[in-house]
Amino acid sequence: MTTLAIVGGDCLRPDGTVERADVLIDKSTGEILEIGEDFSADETLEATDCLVTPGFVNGHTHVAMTLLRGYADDKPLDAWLSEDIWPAEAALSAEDVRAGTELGLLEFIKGGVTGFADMYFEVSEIAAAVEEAGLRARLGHGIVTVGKDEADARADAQESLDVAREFDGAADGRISTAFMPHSLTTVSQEILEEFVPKARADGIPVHYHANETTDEVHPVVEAQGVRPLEYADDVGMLEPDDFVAHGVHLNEREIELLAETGTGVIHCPASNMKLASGMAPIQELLDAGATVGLGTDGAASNNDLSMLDEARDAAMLGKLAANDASAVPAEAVVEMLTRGSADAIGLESGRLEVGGVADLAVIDLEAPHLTPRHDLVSHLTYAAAASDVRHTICDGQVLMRDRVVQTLDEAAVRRRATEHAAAVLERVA
Ligand SMILES: N[C@@H](CCSC[C@H]1O[C@@H](n2cnc3c(=O)[nH]cnc32)[C@H](O)[C@@H]1O)C(=O)O
Ligand SMILES: [Zn+2]
Repeated sequence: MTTLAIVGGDCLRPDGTVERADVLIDKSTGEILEIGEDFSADETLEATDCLVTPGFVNGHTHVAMTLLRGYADDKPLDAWLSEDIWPAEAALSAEDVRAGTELGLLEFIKGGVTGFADMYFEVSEIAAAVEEAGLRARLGHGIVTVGKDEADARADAQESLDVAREFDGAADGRISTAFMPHSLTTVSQEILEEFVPKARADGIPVHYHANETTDEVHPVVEAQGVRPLEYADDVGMLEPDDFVAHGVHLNEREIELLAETGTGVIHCPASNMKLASGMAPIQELLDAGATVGLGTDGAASNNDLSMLDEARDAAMLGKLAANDASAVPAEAVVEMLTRGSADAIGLESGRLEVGGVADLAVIDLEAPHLTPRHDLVSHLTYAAAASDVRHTICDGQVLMRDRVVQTLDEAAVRRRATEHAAAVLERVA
């Protein structure tokens, strides 16, 4: 057994309290062995004047979209996707996806993110990058059937199923998968009815965008005569392991359905604000007992992958949406940022506790904007930034030590991404 001790810091415990303690980790199993003091360990990470928290979990993203960061801004969802993003994505090669993914994973590690759920294509490249970077992820191939003939639509869905089967358990178990129809309006009913039961039979969860804009709700109501999530329930897409992104426009029955079925909801406040999609009823979802996590969505609709920015946005937007300053308080946000997302996407992390997986972020508190230290949960939600993260640990391995990423060559990853992004834009121009 090789051990790692994180020494000198304050620990954020699952009950929301903060206590002065060291953390002892078994590097071979990636497990937290003890939380206390005076451990002798093979290796130490210095955390004096730092907060040790569960690693942040990005519950919904398209990580390779870092290549399109700043490429198309200031448009609503449908025009943004059909006029800019989809044509650009059609020009992406497997190598481009790899370069964009590595850039995104670098940004994750530098911002204390240890786990994420990703919907994209060229998933074998994404899985290889995740394995190399040392992160934990639930990956899937996004299916779109609109504008495709039956054979192409079925091939896309089959690919999503095949990818989910192939990569489950990859990277020493750090990679899990899901079947990922893009949304209830971009994938046909026939495809959902044929393929969702196949995923279900293999125990594969389903992840999709749902109720993101009103333009996405109305066509379902018209075609099906029921609300989108009632339709999702009818086609078997609301099960405890399933999770939806957004859930902005929900009625009471849909909120109830999400809570009753245990389907996770990933709130993406920055994307919702940037695309002017609307304000998700997060306090109502929490009151109903739904499992709620946070996600950045892709870098083209955010435009960064900072989960600490997302936390602040969730608190701010949650209050505006509820017209109540006490709604979506800091404790609820920190929960969404860590175990809320982890539970929603089915990752075994999000808790700093003995026996838990050692997926951790260490935040440097020695900064003007984190002074004084009245309440560290408040600081995490409202004041801390990705650049305050000092160390990142996933599965017991140190992915970043003193802001130096250990698993990826930062300069090379940034250079490659810059080159690939420029080449893609030349091809679409
Ligand atoms: N197989 C599909 C790709 C689907 S991947 C998932 C898709 O979700 C898109 N996407 C990113 N952000 C959002 C969002 O907020 N709502 C809906 N779709 C999004 C993203 O650009 C990507 O095309 C194809 O070949 O076009
Ligand atoms: Zn998305």
